[in-house]
Amino acid sequence: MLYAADLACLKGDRLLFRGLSLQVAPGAMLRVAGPNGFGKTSLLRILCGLAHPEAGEIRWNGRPIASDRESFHRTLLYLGHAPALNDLLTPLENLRFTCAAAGDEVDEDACVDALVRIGLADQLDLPARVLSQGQRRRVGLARLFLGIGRSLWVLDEPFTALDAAAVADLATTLSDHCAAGGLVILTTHQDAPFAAPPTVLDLSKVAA
Ligand SMILES: Nc1ncnc2c1ncn2[C@@H]1O[C@H](COP(=O)(O)OP(=O)(O)OP(=O)(O)O)[C@@H](O)[C@H]1O
Repeated sequence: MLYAADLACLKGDRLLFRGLSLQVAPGAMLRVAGPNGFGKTSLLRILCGLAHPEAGEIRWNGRPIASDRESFHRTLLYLGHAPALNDLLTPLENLRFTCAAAGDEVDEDACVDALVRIGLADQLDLPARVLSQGQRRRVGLARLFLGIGRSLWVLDEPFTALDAAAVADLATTLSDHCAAGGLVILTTHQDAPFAAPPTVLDLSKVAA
C-alpha cells in the first residue's frame, strides 16, 4: 500500500499543489491527470522519493519511505518521461545495463525476449542513437516484461510515441500487473484499453 498525506509541492515561487492525499492499494491503478505543467511529473517523483515535497509524508506499507529508502526502491520500478539510453549502446546492452544498475539479475535471453515482445526484434543490434522516438521508449518499457518482481510501477507518460498495437499490449501488461496484486501509478494524456478503468487524480482540481 502506498499512502501519501497532505503533500505540497513548490517550484520556484509557484505552489503546484497542496493538501494532496492519496492511497494506492495492491491491485489498484492510479492515473494522475491534468494539463501540461500542473505537476504530474513532480508528483510522481515525490511519490518515488526522488524529490522532496514541501510538506507531507509518504508511507509504503505503513512505513515512511525516508526511513528505509533502499528497501522501498527495491520494490519500485520508475520510468521517467524521457528514456534514459546510452546512444552508443544497443537496446539489448541498454536494457542489461539498466537492470544491472538497478540490481536486477536478468539473463540475456530474458532481455532478448522482452525486447522482441515490445517490438524491437529488428533493432536488437543497432545503436540506440538511430532508433525512432517510439523505439527508444520501447527499450525502457521492455523492463516491464522482465518479471523482475517489483510491485510498484510508477510510469510517466508510458504510452507516448507508441503505436496502437503497442498501446494495447502495454495496457494489457499494466492491467495484468494489477490483477496479480501489483500497483501502477501513471500519467498519460491518452486513453488506453485497460481491463478496468483506473482511479483518476486530476491535479487541475487539487488546491494550489
Ligand atoms: N524553478 C522553477 N521555478 C518556477 N517554476 C518551475 C520551476 N521548476 C519547474 N517549474 C514549473 O513547475 C511545473 C512542473 O511541471 P511538471 O513537469 O511536474 O508538470 P506536468 O504536469 O508533468 O507537465 P507535462 O504534462 O507537460 O509533462 C511546470 O509548470 C514548470 O514550469
